[in-house]
Amino acid sequence: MFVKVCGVRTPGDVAAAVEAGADAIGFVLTESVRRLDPAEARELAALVPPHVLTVAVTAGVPAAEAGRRALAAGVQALQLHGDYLHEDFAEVAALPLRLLRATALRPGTDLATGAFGEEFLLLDAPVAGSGARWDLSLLDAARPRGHWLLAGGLTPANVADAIRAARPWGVDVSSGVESSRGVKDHGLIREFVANARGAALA
Ligand SMILES: O=C(O)c1ccccc1N[C@@H]1O[C@H](COP(=O)(O)O)[C@@H](O)[C@H]1O
Repeated sequence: MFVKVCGVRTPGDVAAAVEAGADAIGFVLTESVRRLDPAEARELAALVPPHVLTVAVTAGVPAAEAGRRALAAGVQALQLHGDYLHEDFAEVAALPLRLLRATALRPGTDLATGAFGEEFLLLDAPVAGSGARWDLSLLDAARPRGHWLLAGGLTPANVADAIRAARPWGVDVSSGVESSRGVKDHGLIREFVANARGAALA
């Protein structure tokens, strides 16, 4: 089970996520209470060991600009939230960045990982980073394939059930490991990663 901890903002957050065993750490470079500028993200990304994927997260930003922010932050991957066309992904495909396509599950959403040239698909709530849950039974009719991550309202308390219900390849969390909006709780990060891994082994 691949586990991504998103919205990390301090060196202590980075250390907590790495020590908890997260596989990926996300830096939000877009409008959000968790927003960092690329230079701030770069300083934090430099603290992350190479085996942990560093991800720049943007929403509703033109793909080329999102790519510029990610490169300025010195991260390994770019997570794009928004209504992008295949051409938009083609614009960033040549950059030295691994790509995550983030989308809510709507009628007509292409659920094949890689359909836009991305390496990972992320299925999220309609408002990303809001802590809102969404109806996982929607996945009964249309199941994603490949390397896909589940996000949206996950917490240490519900992640195991969510994994059993949706059977994702990975999970991603932000609000659910915070003590208040935008402030990470290191104990909750540890609990989340442990519970996600425990569910995967069950
Ligand atoms: O975390 C944010 O602030 C954010 C802002 C804009 C786009 C994506 C964002 N984060 C992503 O949202 C989900 C986590 O949501 P939740 O808070 O756990 O419900 C995850 O994909 C983050 O990468």
